[in-house]
Amino acid sequence: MTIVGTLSNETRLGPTLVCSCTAWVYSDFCQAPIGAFNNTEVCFEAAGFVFVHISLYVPIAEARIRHYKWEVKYEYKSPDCYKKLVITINGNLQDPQSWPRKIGTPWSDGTEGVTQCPVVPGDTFKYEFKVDRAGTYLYHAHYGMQRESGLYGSIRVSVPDNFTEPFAYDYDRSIILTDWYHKSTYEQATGLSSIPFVWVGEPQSLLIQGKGKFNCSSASLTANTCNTSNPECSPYAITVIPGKTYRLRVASLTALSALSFQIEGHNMTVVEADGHYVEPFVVKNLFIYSGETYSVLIKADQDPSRNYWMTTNVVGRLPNTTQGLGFLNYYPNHPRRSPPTVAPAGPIWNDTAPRLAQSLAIKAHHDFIVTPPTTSDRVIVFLNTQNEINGYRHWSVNNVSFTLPHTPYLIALKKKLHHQFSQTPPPEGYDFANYDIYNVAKNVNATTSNAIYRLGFNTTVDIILQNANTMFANNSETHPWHLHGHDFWVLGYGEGKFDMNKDPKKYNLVNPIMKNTVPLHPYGWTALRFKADNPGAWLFHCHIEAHFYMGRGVVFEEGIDKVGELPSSIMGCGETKGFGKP
Ligand SMILES: O=C1O[C@H]([C@@H](O)CO)C(O)=C1O
Repeated sequence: MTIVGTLSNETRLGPTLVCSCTAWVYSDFCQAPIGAFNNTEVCFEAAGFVFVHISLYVPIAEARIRHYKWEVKYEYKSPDCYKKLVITINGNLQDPQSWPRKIGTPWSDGTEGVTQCPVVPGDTFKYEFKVDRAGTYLYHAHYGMQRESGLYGSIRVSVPDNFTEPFAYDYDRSIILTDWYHKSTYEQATGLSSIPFVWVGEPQSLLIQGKGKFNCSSASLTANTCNTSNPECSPYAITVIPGKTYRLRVASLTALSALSFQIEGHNMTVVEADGHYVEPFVVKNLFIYSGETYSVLIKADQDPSRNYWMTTNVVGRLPNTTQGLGFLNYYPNHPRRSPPTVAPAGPIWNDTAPRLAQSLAIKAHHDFIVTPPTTSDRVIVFLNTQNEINGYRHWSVNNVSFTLPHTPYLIALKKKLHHQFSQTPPPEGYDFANYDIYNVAKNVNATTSNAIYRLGFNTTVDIILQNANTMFANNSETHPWHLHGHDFWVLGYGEGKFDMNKDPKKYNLVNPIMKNTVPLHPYGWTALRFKADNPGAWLFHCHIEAHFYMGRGVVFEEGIDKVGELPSSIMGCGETKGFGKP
């Protein structure tokens, strides 16, 4: 953890600790007086949040062990000016930091019901894992829909000291983009699992690095509940020095929304995606889906006498949320000074073409190509549909909606408690010949199952994600799919129904990017390949909180016999009650 130097000349103003200098340089979680900026970052309390800059280093010769102690609890916060209960880490909403691949420690993946029992109130739990690749990652709660209460952050893993990255920049900054709901996750979850079904709806706000602005006058709210002058919800500002180049690590942990992110007057060069170097390409709008991370380079080469808007917009769904706003603050302008312009509007929400184009543009950097195996051992097709089961709304793959067992898979598999989940193998595909992906299914019924896909260890597996119409005419939604425990090669995207004979011939086997989260575009398909080389049980799911909650996910098992002794700390629920107790 790098907390270097101390604050000088500080004064405490309400919840905000500021230095009594006139000039400021803000880094991602920190602000520092300009004089101290070179090589000295000072972390301090900003608008009630203490953001600690966490840097992890890929170990070279010497193993470096970092310990982080987190106290996780509910607290009232007003990230978009509206006061609600959020989950904090050490008092902070949205701490900085995914666990990079948990090779050898699959029990540290944190997926409740898959790799461990839930961490119950009052309990402590220790996650231990080796950090094995540099890059930008995410971590978040994985129980029910708790993530969207604010329990998330990003991890920046630094490159080893002797390593040169394939691009240059002067400063490194990180932001997390989210959407924000005022209802509690429990109320939302209850609605989703009720008859009649109550949809969560569009978010109330979009947050940039934990800050947004809800229009408090839009509802009959008291100043105690919603107060736009609360410093907690003042726009997030990234301060830049004119002429310098910034690496901005942008991550999305939205509950629902696909986003477009833009910085007024500035192009962005995409150089990293989910921890892998990208063959650089330039965008005006960065489309980003929940669970993804990107690094973009920005040059502070515009008129330095003013600040510029940073904006986020909902795409892929009819927006009903005002855009998220932040500032690109050119030093020495004041970081709270509004840009003189009207914040630029985002792209048209229902134009899928530029989003598909961005997906197709992301290729591995030419010096960092990891060539995929040219063939695979198994192809699994996942038809993504919205369904009804006994009157309840669900999301399914191949008409099976996923449910979690009471005994986490990792423990049930390792201890051969096979009666704990269905042993009927789940379907490997759907009725390709007869299913019409463009219309509401003739039969919207599905079944639930907790069966899993068992993969041969070290085999190569292809996954074809196939999108379809929802239960409503002329509607197909965007789904970000996230795989735990692996990076996959993204072999291709396409429109319409995947053709098993023709489409594999178009796969990119030359320079495909490796990722861990990938969008499935409306009425389209996405093809992935991965090596089942990480012993354990791994979730693969839609990263939309409500959709995974409603059954949009699967579990893969591979090499369970190679998993080491399970720590007793992951046990205590289902049939593991009493396991591990002395
Ligand atoms: O799960 C969902 O339900 C709604 C809609 O289909 C029904 O209200 C929606 O947009 C989802 O993503």
